[in-house]
Amino acid sequence: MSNSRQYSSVVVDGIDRAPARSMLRAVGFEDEDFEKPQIGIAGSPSDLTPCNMHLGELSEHATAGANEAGGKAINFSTITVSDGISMGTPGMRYSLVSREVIADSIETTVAAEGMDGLVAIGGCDKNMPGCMIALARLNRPSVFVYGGTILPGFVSSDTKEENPLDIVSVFEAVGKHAKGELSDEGLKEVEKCAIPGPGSCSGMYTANSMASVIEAMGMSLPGSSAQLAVGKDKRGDCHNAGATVVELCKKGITSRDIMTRKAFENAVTVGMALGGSTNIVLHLLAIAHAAEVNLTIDDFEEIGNRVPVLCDVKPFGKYNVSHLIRIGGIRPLMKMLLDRGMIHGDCLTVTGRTIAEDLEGVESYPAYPDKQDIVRPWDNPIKPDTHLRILRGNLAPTGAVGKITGKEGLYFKGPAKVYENEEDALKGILRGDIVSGDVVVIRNEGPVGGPGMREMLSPTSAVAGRGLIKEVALITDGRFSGGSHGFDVGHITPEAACGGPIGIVQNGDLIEIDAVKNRMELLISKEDYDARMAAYTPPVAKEKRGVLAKYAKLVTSASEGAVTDKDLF
Ligand SMILES: CC(C)(O)[C@@H](O)C(=O)O
Ligand SMILES: [Mg+2]
Repeated sequence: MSNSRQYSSVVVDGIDRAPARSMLRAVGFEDEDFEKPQIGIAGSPSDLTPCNMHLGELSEHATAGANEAGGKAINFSTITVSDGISMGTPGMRYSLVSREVIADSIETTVAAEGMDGLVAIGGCDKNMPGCMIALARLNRPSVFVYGGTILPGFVSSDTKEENPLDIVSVFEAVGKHAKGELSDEGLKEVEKCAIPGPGSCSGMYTANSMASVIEAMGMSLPGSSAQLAVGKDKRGDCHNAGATVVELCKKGITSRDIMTRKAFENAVTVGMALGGSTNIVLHLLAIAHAAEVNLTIDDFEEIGNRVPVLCDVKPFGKYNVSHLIRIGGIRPLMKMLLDRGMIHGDCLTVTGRTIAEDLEGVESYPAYPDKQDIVRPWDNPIKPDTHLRILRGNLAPTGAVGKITGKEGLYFKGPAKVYENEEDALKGILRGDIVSGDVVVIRNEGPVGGPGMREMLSPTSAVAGRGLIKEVALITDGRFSGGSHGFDVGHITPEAACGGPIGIVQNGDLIEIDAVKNRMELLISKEDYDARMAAYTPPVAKEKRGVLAKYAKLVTSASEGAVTDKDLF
């Protein structure tokens, strides 16, 4: 019989713990509450972004669920920042840093106060991996809840439902405006209509991708990833999550019982089949590190060889996650993958059952409605193998991550146009400096160099908005938003700030990217390459104090998930 109060008993049991009980009585504990497992409800409610503006209410539902099931819920908050707002500014350097702050703050609160179990609720895209890193480190009974996806927006002059807007529409509208295809008024209308209310960005961008891989990993309740932010399904999900953690405490099932190597393989598989964000590579590596599971970029390559892209979702495809929800979410897709032997059915989930048991009763494809064309049948994929390419070569000796769906081809060769940072690149693209055939190189944007590995959504959207998406490649030691699409390669390692060869590229050098052979090469002679590498001095650290400096000092390579606690002692 497990001790459902393994941690809180140390804090509240016994004569000498009277001071702790006294403090807790002041926040609402009654006598009987000291006999119950304490369930932390980690939310990140915030007025600063639609992704998190409703999370306070969701915490209340999780609280009620935990209390009604016999636990004692304790609410607390962590932070969030918004990529959609910071994107393209110096503030975006804090985005990936916030993943660590969220993980550290949840770990700190739960461990300090001796909570027995945990519901973690996340909205904006770093919330998801931040929460999951904390759950993995803490290894206590826990459930993750996704805050849910936003509804699409529509401009008032366009009543056709096929043209739903979201944050990426606004980024791309900036590019169209620069090209002269959209007036000031047109841009303003898109700006005003794109984001209609609460919820995370609506395409298969990073938030929805991460929510899906977490469900596939078994760490959220079935269906949690494909729900709208508003409505009874999400409220029910929160309530059930609270109750589920109490059950997990009673059963003694902890996060690492669920977050096994096989569970990570399931997560990678589902993320790829959905056409998910490049950030799933970075975040899953980091979560696996926290769970002490051995997962490397080579695993992504190996799994990706057999996993097709099956979902026609934004940014590269037609549909939003709100459309996917209408046809049943990701569960029929998971059932199809299970029936094909692509995911492990014997992995435990937070329900206390296996994935296969959780999917019982879900019909495999074509369980989705007949007329839908969001999820493709197995034998008619969008791409027969993954769009998340792990590339290596003399430009990325320790790996890079490409997002190459095939829509813009699988091979690119062209002259480099080099920019020392994102702002310069954006200005160059908007000015019209980039022409068909160019490889845009944006460097000094890695985890150490940025610091913070910004997402290049403004440059990739400017390329798209200028109509160059099929004609230009963009490579960087930074990363991409889930909203980026095109012939894009990020996470180039080693990064320029750590002496990586992206630092020696010069304007006009020919670059070759082969997304079939998974190679990326700087086509200069071996002598030139060696001489330039010998002469290359990485730029000095930009930050000397504060969180960015601490981050730059500790962070590992993107190929290792950009974690801050590897091999410290
Ligand atoms: C702003 C976005 C689209 O949410 C982006 O940050 C992402 O990574 O998906
Ligand atoms: Mg993002």
